[in-house]
Amino acid sequence: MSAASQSKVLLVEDDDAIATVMIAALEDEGFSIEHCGSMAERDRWLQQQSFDVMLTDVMLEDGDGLSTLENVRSHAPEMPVIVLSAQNTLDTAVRASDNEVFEYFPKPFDLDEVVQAVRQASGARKAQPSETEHLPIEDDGMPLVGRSPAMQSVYRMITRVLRNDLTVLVTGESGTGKELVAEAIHQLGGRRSGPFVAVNTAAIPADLIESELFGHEKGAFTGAIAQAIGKFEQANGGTLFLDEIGDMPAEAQTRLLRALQSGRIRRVGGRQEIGIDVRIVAATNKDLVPMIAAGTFREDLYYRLNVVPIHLPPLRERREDIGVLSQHFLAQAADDGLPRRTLAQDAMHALETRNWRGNVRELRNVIYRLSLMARDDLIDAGNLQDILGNEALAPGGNQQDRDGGIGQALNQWLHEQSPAAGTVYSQALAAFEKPLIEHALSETNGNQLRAAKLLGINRNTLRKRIGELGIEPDRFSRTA
Ligand SMILES: Nc1ncnc2c1ncn2[C@@H]1O[C@H](COP(=O)(O)OP(=O)(O)OP(=O)(O)O)[C@@H](O)[C@H]1O
Repeated sequence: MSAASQSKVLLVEDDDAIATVMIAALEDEGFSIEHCGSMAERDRWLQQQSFDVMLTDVMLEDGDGLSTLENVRSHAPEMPVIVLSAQNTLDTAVRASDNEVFEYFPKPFDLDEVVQAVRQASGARKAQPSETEHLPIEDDGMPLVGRSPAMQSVYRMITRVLRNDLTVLVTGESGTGKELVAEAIHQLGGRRSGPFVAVNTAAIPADLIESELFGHEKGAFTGAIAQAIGKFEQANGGTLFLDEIGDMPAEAQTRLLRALQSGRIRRVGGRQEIGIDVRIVAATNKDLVPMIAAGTFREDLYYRLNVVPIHLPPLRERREDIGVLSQHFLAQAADDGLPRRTLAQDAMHALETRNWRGNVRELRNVIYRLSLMARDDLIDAGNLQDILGNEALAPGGNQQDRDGGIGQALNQWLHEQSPAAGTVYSQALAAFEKPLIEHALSETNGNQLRAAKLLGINRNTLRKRIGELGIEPDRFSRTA
């Protein structure tokens, strides 16, 4: 008899195909399942019986299942709730987090992961609501747009840090939305009534950076004609967003590390230590790991900052978001007083296949330019070319760029091998496979199930290769 055999699960799902698959998978694990498709039936079940776990879809036959979780709580305050949702927006992820659900899975989900969550939930007591705080969700839309799987992972990570003050490191190319993520964490989290202070460490001259961050006393250096409060003190009670952290000079890195370790700062030229209460969100478009190896970024600072990593992939790797982002920016441009435009299908197709080196920022600029300059309200591919030039319709070449990069690295590696070795083929595969698996583990915080999913391989295969290649998966579980 399996450990799960005593556990009863209520499945609230109006899609019969999904329900059938879920029931089969959970019954295989020894759970006993009751299934219904509406909130009314759900509430009836909960009145009659107690369940160990409830799995629920959001959009049900008779309405929005998330908005009525109060009813569920009144019947079964301790029962963990797992949400499955096809509404893959930041709003749904945040509402799920607001309702303190045990786990939230955007559809399509990995059945194994859901079953694993049910197993964990059935063994876990529901966490006591820390503060009975209810985060207000603004109705006029979330700041971040996009429903690609990559953005859903971002939303899930955001919701995980809303109820704590863990330090977050946001990585991604320029223009991918790192600052917007920092703002979302601030606005949706418990510090929203405090200040949000952003500082771009790359834009400040090296000799002024400490004074900018920590402030200075009058006369601390030439030009310090009055006392000044630094960004840390300005952000007290709120969030400090440290942008372009990879460009911070060495001396400032050391001072920043000290401040983060002690929770105290000292103004330049000052004697007194001042306690600070800030949540740090740092961001960089640089790969900090090689910088650590090169000695240009402090390793201890990296681990201080990289408590919760959130990675924003470039727009060319989530092209499915381009449509919804374009619509979002067309509406935003109209709100900003520009004419309201529509994109014809051929224009949209051209945008979807374009090489967006400047990422979402570039897309936003292009949409604003189109809104301003188009002659007609409907913009087609021809108008697009007239306004943006030939480059507008040049499809993205990044896959090729990347392939070229891998090819070059491989060539260099092959030249370095001894021709007599006779094992070049297996060595080359291992040389390629190890960093690939390590990358997947690092992206998923050491979660082998997710890493296998990311790589598109079976998790047993992954586990086997981890052993064979001598990878230490624990090295990648950095989230506190
Ligand atoms: N997912 C998104 N939904 C809506 N707007 C977005 C999204 N991502 C980025 N943007 C918009 O794109 C622009 C660039 O975003 P942001 O400044 O956050 O990027 P960044 O990664 O911090 O860039 P940099 O590294 O250059 O500082 C902003 O106007 C932002 O509002």
